[in-house]
This record gives sequence, C-alpha cells and structure tokens, in this order.
Amino acid sequence: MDILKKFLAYYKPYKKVLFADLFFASLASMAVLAYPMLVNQITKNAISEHGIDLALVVKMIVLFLFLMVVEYGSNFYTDYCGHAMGAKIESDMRSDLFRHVQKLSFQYHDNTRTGQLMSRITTDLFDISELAHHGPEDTVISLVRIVGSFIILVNINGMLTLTIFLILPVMIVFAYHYSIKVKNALKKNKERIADINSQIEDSLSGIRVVQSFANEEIEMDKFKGSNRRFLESRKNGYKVEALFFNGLTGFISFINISVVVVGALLISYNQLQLTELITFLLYLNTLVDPVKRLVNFTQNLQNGAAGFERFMEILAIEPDITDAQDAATLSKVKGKVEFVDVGFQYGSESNYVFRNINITANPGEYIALVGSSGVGKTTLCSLIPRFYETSEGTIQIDGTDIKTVQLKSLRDHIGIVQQDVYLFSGTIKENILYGKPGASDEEMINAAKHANAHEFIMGLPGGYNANIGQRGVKLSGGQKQRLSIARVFLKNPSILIFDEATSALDNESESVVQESFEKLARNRTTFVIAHRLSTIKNADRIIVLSEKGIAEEGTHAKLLEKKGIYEKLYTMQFN
Ligand SMILES: Nc1ncnc2c1ncn2[C@@H]1O[C@H](COP(=O)(O)OP(=O)(O)OP(=O)(O)O)[C@@H](O)[C@H]1O
Repeated sequence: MDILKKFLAYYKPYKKVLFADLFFASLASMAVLAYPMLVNQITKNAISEHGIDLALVVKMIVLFLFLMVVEYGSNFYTDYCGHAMGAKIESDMRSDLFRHVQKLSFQYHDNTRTGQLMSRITTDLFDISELAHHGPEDTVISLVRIVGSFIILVNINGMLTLTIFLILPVMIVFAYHYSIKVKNALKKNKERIADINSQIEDSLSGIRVVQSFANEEIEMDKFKGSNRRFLESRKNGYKVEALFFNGLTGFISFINISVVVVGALLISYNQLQLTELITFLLYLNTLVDPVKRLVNFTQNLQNGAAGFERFMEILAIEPDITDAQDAATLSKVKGKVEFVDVGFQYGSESNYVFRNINITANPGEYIALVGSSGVGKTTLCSLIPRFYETSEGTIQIDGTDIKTVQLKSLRDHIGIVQQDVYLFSGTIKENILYGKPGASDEEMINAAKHANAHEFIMGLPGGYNANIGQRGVKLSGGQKQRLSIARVFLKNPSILIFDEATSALDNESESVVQESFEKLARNRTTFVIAHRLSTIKNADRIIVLSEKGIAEEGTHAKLLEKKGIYEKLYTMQFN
C-alpha cells in the first residue's frame, strides 16, 4: 500500500494531463464502439429492396467522419501527451535516483557494480514509465470497450453473446499464460544482452591489456559464448511469440466461425436478422483489441511493479554519512588536523585496519605517511573528508569534530590529488574548472601556471579548449597529474591529501609534478601517501605505519638515525 502511495505521488504534478489522457482514451473507445452501429443503420435502414435512403447514408457518412476525427484526435492526445507524461515521470524518478545514489557513501559504491546500477537507472525506469502511462489508460480503454460491447451485444442477441463469452475466458487464460512465457523470454533476452554489453565494456576498457598480452582470441572465445547464449534465447523468444500471436489469431477465428454458425442457425429459426449478424461480427473485432490490451497491461504491471520495487529499494538505502541535524558550517580553516584514538574497520564484520591512531598535524605542516602496502595509508587519509566514517575516536579540524560540520563545507576545505587521476571527458578548461565552477579564465590560467601545466596546454591544438578524450586518454600520466594539481590550485583548500602515483613517471615528468605539488603544498596542511621515499626527504614529519599502528615518527634524518623500519625501507629502495 505504501509503495502504491509512493508510486501515485509521482503523478501529482501531472494530474491534469492524466485526467485528460483518461478522458480522451474513453472518448476514443466510445467512438470505436459507435462505428458498427452506423454500419448497422446503413445495412438495416438505408438499404432495402425499395432502394437507397440517400439522406440517411449521407447523414451516416458525416457521422462516420465526425467519429473518425474524435477517435484520431483523442488517440493523438493519448499517444503524444500520455507518453510524454510517462516519460516525464520516468525523468523525475531518474533524477531522484541519481541524486540519491550520489549521496551514498564510498562504502555503498564499493559493494555495488556500476553496470547493475546503470541498468536499474535505464531499464527499470523505462518499464515503470510504460506502466505509469499505459496502466491507467489501458484499464480505462479495456473496461469501456468490453463493458460497452457486452451491453450492445446482449441487446442485439443474448444467445450469440453467450457464444462469445463462453470462448472468451479460455482465450484470456491462453493469452495470459503465453504472455508470461513471452515476458520471461524477453527478460532472458535482456539479461543476455546485458551480459554481452558488460563483456564488451570490460574487454574494450581493457583493450590495452588485451593487446599487450595478445589475448584477443581468449576475449573472442568469451564473446562467442555469450553471443551464442543470446542467440539461443532470442530463438526461444521468437518461438513463444509465434505461438502466442498465432494462437491468439486462431482463437479469434474460432470465435468468428462460432458466431457465424450459431448466427446462421438463429437466422434459420428467425431469431436473428442478417444485418444484426454483420453488426455482431463487427463488434467482435472491437473486443479483441481490449483483450490484448488487458494482457499487455498485466505484463506492464508485473515489469513496472518489479522495477518500481527495485527503484524504491535503492531510494530506501539511507546514506550512512550525512550532516548532523544541527551541523555547523566549517569556515575559515587554519588547517590543524587531529586524529584522536582513531580506529577503522571496513564493515562491522571485517578486521580493524588500524586502531588507536593519534596524529596532530599543525597548520601548514607537511606530513608524509609511509608503510608497507595495505597497511592503511589511503584509508587513513580518506577518513579526513569523511569518505568513510571512523569506527572509533574522532578527527578534528581546528578543534572541531568533523562529524559535527556540514559535509560540503568540510570537503570544500580539502583538496585531493589521487594516484589514479580521474578526468572527465571534455576540454582541459572544463576539467580545471571542476575545482571551482564559475571561476574566471584568468584564475583558471593562473592555476594551470602554478601547476606547471600552462605550457603543455598551450602546445595542444585548441589550448585550453582541447578535448582530452575519454578519461584523458590523450594526455600523458604526468600531464594528467598536473591537471589534477591545477584543479586543486583553483579550489584553494587549506588541507591537502596527495596519494602519490605508484606507477613511476619518468624522472623528468616526476620532478615537474613534484615541483608543482610542492608549490601547491606551501602553507597548506598536507598529507602525502608516499611510495617513493626519495620524494619526502623534506617532509616536516614522516609517520611510519605498521600493522600495529604508528611505529615511528620524525624527520627523514632522525628516522635514518633511529635505524628502525624507515631506515630499512629507505635502504631497500635506495639500493
Ligand atoms: N573499499 C575497501 N573495502 C574493504 N577493504 C578495503 C577497502 N579498501 C582497502 N581495503 C583494505 O584495507 C587495508 C588498507 O588498505 P589501504 O588501501 O588503505 O592501504 P595502503 O597502505 O594505502 O596500501 P597501498 O600502499 O598499497 O596503496 C587493506 O588490507 C585493503 O585490502
């Protein structure tokens, strides 16, 4: 019931269109019901052995034309405005879903396949929109036509009507049964094509890996398998569809023949006139369409309802990282960052990545985090912008617990340069402006200059308006890094997190990136997740993480002196 209420709520902005749609759907159905009556008038009263009543024929033709205008005009409205209403509802739902999914935390996205989400956002919502539009409309059309025809048919002849309504339920059961089979076949088709799509996406996104391993044949074999499965499911789909449609046509012919046979008997007993039989046969055809619509409606209902349930399931997931009710705005940040007894685990079932972490970073301090792979350096840093929530302890910025401030204001003060730079397809300018939408060209170019990116950008055809291709494929690793640094320069945050690239850039571009990053870090509290120890010799403080938490802390020189973990790591890399 609750779910129905939520579904109906989406009609609210389109109430007028919905009522108009239902009104025109009823009008068109009534016009269809009136046609056989006109034919009846012509065959019964206008044409007789005494000749033709021309005046009546003309009157009927005019009425015919009028009904046609009413029917097609109404159909135009339902086809156009009704569908548009469905599409608008779908678009509203898609916006709600996208807005919601954007709010869900990293934890949710870590555990959800993007492809699945995309298919929900597209396929499910299309099914719902079909239901939103065709559901009420088809019900009204079918009711008006079936009830209307029934009343008219009974008025013409009760016995003949009984003949139809004895066969009709069997036909409905047949149609329902096969419509489910068709539906299942179509669902299977969809699943199989989704398999193919995700496989193509996977193979083509990794085309560089595929070609470098020369594994095209292996990919082709995988593709052949899913391609064959899709072909089989389509063949099966066509088979059940052929059975469904031909079976239905068979039933209709059978009803027609039964009516002709019973009608002929009734005529021979003077219980029926020939003109009445003709009218009757014409009404038969107006009955077939609503039956098909009803069957179609049950399908729409199943698909749409299942889709809507899934849609609501996602909307029901509460974002686990949100603003507290009385969250304050974090403004004028000096940049003191404190970890107080911080512990973290990914999900309540998993082990703690670390516990009892205490770090105080003073404004403007440059802190490097080192430690073996998987020890939790990235995780530690992702707690500062609250990408994940601490499991124990608190993190404070300038003495304020980050859980008590508005998420947006917190993230506005933090700049992140990730090892795997993500650039959006579009121009250089659009990508830099992502750091501060609405910034002037001058500010943007300044940021690029600070990031040592201006020169290479000017060398590209189109300069700042050069298109960088999907995810920036047309740029080198170092260029992408510098663009992401420019983006953060423009943002101008007080706190900085730099996840150093593990994949080595060549020495020259590395030193350019390093130089621009050091410029960016000036006067900002900076956390560097360091992989190459050569880059952090000048850090104010180096924190060495181990499985047991913070193992060592100090400057490069002090830690070397200490001859502990850091010294070991350093000698290993140096050698
Ligand atoms: N999204 C996630 N969900 C569950 N576990 C995760 C997730 N991300 C990381 N982990 C686990 O948490 C631990 C710490 O990972 P993290 O990436 O923080 O380490 P790291 O020190 O930055 O490693 P590296 O130097 O290799 O980048 C690892 O054991 C990792 O498997």
